[in-house]
Amino acid sequence: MDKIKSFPKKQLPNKTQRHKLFGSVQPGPRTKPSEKKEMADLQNTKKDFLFDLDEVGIENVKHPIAVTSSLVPNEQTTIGTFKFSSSIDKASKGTNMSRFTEQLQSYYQKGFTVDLLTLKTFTKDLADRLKQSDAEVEVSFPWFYERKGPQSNLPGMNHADITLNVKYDDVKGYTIQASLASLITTLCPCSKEISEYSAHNQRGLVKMTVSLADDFDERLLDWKETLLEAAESNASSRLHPVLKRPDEKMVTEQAYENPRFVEDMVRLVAADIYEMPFVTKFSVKCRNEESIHMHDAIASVTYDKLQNEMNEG
Ligand SMILES: Nc1nc2c(ncn2[C@@H]2O[C@H](COP(=O)(O)OP(=O)(O)OP(=O)(O)O)[C@@H](O)[C@H]2O)c(=O)[nH]1
Repeated sequence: MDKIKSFPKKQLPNKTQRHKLFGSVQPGPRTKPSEKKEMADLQNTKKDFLFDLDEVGIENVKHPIAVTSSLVPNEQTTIGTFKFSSSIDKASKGTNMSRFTEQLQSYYQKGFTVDLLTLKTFTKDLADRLKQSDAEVEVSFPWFYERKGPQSNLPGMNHADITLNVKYDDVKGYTIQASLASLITTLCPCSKEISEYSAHNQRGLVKMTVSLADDFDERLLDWKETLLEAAESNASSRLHPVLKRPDEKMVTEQAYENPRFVEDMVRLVAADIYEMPFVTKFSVKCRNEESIHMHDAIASVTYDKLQNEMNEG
């Protein structure tokens, strides 16, 4: 403590002098207006700018968000990474980018809970604010849920990665896509079959992306818990933050009793999602971080229920 008190020992130039030393200069003459109403508004120039743009906006916007959940904790604050955009036609030079974050701040001040209904309102409001006929909002965040050891019942926190994508269009209405990526254990069926004892296993990442039906109401069913269950209940075993020895024995034996190839994983999860009435289209991907290779094993499936029914019927 005394040593710290004896600092600083060197007499440094003051901060203004230091900035000058490192190249800061006095402001030059100011010739352009500083009042907003007198400033040039290049973004709003109207001319033929050759091409309509599919999307223009901002991405990688980090912001605190509130999320509700059917699993404990039922309410949480997490960090959302947003992308906001809209299309613009060739008659407009640019969009008004400040309006994206302006709207985010105004929702935040009113208590922004990231659920599907609020995101739908947000996206339509954004289109109106931008004076465009469409808008798109995408937000990704880690969603936390409590998980207990299967035998000890000791709790801890797991998480899955979520992405929600909402598109609004004056003519087409809303399109909503939800993704959940979760880690699971898979034990190799081939290894189990051919070996005298043991079987190699791996940590797999299952990513499910679903298009939600127009009338889906997440107040009646938490899609996050439902998709998480689709991934975990079809895996060799689940991941847990706290495992005592009796828990470890259980998950080890459970994995041995439920061997899965990467192909098995995506097909079994696809079957569960196929049976979810609120999903119209989906994709399932699985990537297994192999423990006997330096590379990963992958598989994926995409399915459009309406399209397939039309082709089959
Ligand atoms: N359109 C466009 N804007 C950019 C680009 N790069 C930066 N900007 C942003 O333009 C912002 C100005 O935002 P605007 O929303 O057009 O500002 P404004 O016209 O004063 O806002 P309004 O009063 O809502 O019309 C700056 O803060 C920059 O972030 C770009 O490549 N294209």
